[in-house]
Amino acid sequence: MKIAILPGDGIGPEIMNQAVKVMNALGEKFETETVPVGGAAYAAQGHPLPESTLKVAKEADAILFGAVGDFKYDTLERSLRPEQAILGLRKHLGLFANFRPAILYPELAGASSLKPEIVSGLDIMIVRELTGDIYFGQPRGVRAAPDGPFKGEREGFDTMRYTEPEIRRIAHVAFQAAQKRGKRLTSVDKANVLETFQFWRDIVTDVHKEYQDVKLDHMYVDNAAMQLVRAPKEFDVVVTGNMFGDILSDAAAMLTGSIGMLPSASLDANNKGLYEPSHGSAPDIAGKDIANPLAQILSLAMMLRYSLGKTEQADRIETAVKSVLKQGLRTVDIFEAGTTKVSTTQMGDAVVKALA
Ligand SMILES: NC(=O)c1ccc[n+]([C@@H]2O[C@H](COP(=O)([O-])OP(=O)(O)OC[C@H]3O[C@@H](n4cnc5c(N)ncnc54)[C@H](O)[C@@H]3O)[C@@H](O)[C@H]2O)c1
Ligand SMILES: CC(C)[C@H](C(=O)O)[C@@H](O)C(=O)O
Ligand SMILES: [Mg+2]
Repeated sequence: MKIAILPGDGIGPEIMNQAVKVMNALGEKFETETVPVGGAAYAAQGHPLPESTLKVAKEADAILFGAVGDFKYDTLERSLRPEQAILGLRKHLGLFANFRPAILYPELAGASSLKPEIVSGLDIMIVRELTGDIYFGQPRGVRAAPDGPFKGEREGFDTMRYTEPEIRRIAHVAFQAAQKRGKRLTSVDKANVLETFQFWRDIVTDVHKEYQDVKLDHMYVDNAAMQLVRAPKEFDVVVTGNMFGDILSDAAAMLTGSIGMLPSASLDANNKGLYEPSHGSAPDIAGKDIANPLAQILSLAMMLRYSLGKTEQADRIETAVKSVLKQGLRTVDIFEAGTTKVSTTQMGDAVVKALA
């Protein structure tokens, strides 16, 4: 079994070091290959997703990804920007189903920006479609406006689109996830305004016929954003498109205390996957050894569970994470009075020590 390790930029390498340390402490030999991606790959090889990196990712059984991006690359032409690496990997590998679980560990109730009674016991799963939508729709670009009151002026444009098979397959994934959990699925769309998302709603409703044991409801994305902070525990599984899922999962992350707590799994049709924290490269705190490595470490656990079938090892890691939180160890993003502030490295070491 081979694991591709892609640390990336910013805090990526710092948090990846902690996850690799945890993996090496499991007492099992994993074959790994570490390759550059994002800004680091652009700096070294002139492209954010070099052919050699893509090849290693394609040939691996699973990919552990850190984060990409740095504001210093924001002026590069789009195809060379670090973010194209993660978008390219998702597209090239067909990783259409993105699972972002937002779980509040009881010890972190006070770190959430919401009142403890609103978030305690929170356990929701956001299923985000990852290879379609306005992220990938063509045409896109900047041109002279072809019509309207500003005809001839420069305009930027993108295309939102979803084909029926794309909606069907993510709906199946989401219904099946709901069947394994609380049997409730909320499909989030903007059917009141957008054709793409009326179509989305119609297809999800049709797929529901095959999952009558799951209670389906539909919610507009603006209301969903509000409900997520009003009464997040009302949700069980949420399924939505690429862009809405991007935004809602960052909001859900904060309910758990910090975006540094939110792992993710991006799977293809055969459960081959890429595992990464839901957050970015956090250039504002990079190089300081203060980033929270738990989302990366929990992404490793998801990889062992979903792609490598190593449930027991995944359990060991998740239990160790709970244990360090119980011990009161906190990186700065989840720190509160009465707990012990630790660095990225110290948090990684503590998880290793807590492995049973
Ligand atoms: N999948 C990815 O690789 C990915 C995801 C999101 C953003 N990005 C990129 O990352 C760069 C920075 O973007 P951004 O600032 O909007 O989002 P970000 O997620 O990197 O950071 C947002 C805020 O959260 C904090 N934060 C993030 N992860 C943290 C952690 N593990 N521990 C403690 N604090 C943490 C950051 O310090 C920052 O204040 C951009 O180039 C963006 O495109 C990459
Ligand atoms: C970096 C960016 C392309 C990415 C996205 O928008 O999907 C990120 O925000 C994420 O959530 O993984
Ligand atoms: Mg995002």
